[in-house]
Amino acid sequence: MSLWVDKYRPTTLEKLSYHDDLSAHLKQLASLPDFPHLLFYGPSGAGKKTRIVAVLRELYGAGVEKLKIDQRIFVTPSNRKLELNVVSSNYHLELNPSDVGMYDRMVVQELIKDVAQTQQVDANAKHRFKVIVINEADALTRDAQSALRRTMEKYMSNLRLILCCNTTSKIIAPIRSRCLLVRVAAPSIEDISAVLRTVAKKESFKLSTQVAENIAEQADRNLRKALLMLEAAKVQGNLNEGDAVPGTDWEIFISQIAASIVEQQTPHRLLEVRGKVYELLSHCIPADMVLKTLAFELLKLVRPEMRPEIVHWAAFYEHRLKNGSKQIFHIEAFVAKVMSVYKKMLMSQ
Ligand SMILES: Nc1ncnc2c1ncn2[C@@H]1O[C@H](COP(=O)(O)OP(=O)(O)OP(=O)(O)O)[C@@H](O)[C@H]1O
Repeated sequence: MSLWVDKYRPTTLEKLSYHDDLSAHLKQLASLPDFPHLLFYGPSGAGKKTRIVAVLRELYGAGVEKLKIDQRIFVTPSNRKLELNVVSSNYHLELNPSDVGMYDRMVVQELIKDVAQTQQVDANAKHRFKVIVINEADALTRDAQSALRRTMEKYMSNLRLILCCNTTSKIIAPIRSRCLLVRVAAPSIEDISAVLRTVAKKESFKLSTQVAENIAEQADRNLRKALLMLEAAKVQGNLNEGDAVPGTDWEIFISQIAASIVEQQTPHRLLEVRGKVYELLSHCIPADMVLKTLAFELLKLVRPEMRPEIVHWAAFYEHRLKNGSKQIFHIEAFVAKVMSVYKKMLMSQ
């Protein structure tokens, strides 16, 4: 089961709703032989990532959707080993600088050099160049940005960059001036309402314009948030006219997770919970927020005598979370702990 934000994410430029002029412009760009470097910017949930994927699809066809994840190892000058998961297709590669932190310059340089020096594997590829997508480009250090800038010229014949960020203010001027800037503004209330109503139709339930617009407003014109809110509200069964739309999206998901933990403590349920937590994390809800909210939601459900223990374990795993790399493990460990504590309490009654 995937969340609606994934299930209904448009994959081609034609299928994108709203900002039609921009979609047409991108389509035209993709057909040019001299496709430029692009810098996408705009607020969270405006649909930047979705548009970038649609552009890749326009450039190379459905093959870009065949993703693989490789583990790459980099050795820092101080001999520290860095492990990094790199998502790529035959045609492009994706990079999240936040995965590598202070070593971003080295990683950026090595990855780009690698990509630039390998030939396109697919001899029938529509373009000779490969694309490197850099998410959260504004999180790159200036050092990494300078390295990036140098490669932009050096490898232009077989490499294009697509950068994605919220604002361009943290991107150094020489990069900005070498990219075509693509602004993806937040969709309007009407745009979001239309997307929500289309999703409702596909899921075969009625959604009035009024309720759809309410959700769009409460989501601050963030489409991801709006879709998550819609799905949560649907699960809770309160999408009727006049119902107050629940305040937040993921908080409701987490309260459902908490309820399912208290309902059943089995390995199977743990696996289900893990899947849900993973989905939250992959939608950029910070792990510590997930853990904290989950702990609060659990506190509401359990008996008073169990509360101190939950707080203790939440703090324990929050600490682990800060020091560890695989966030999901620590949240899962917390859930497993709560399940065992809960079960023990039930049995001792
Ligand atoms: N043009 C569109 N038409 C319909 N749905 C869309 C469109 N663009 C985005 N969406 C939906 O909105 C969700 C959020 O979009 P996306 O992840 O592209 O936003 P973003 O701007 O990259 O956000 P962030 O900066 O927070 O990563 C997607 O999962 C998708 O379901």
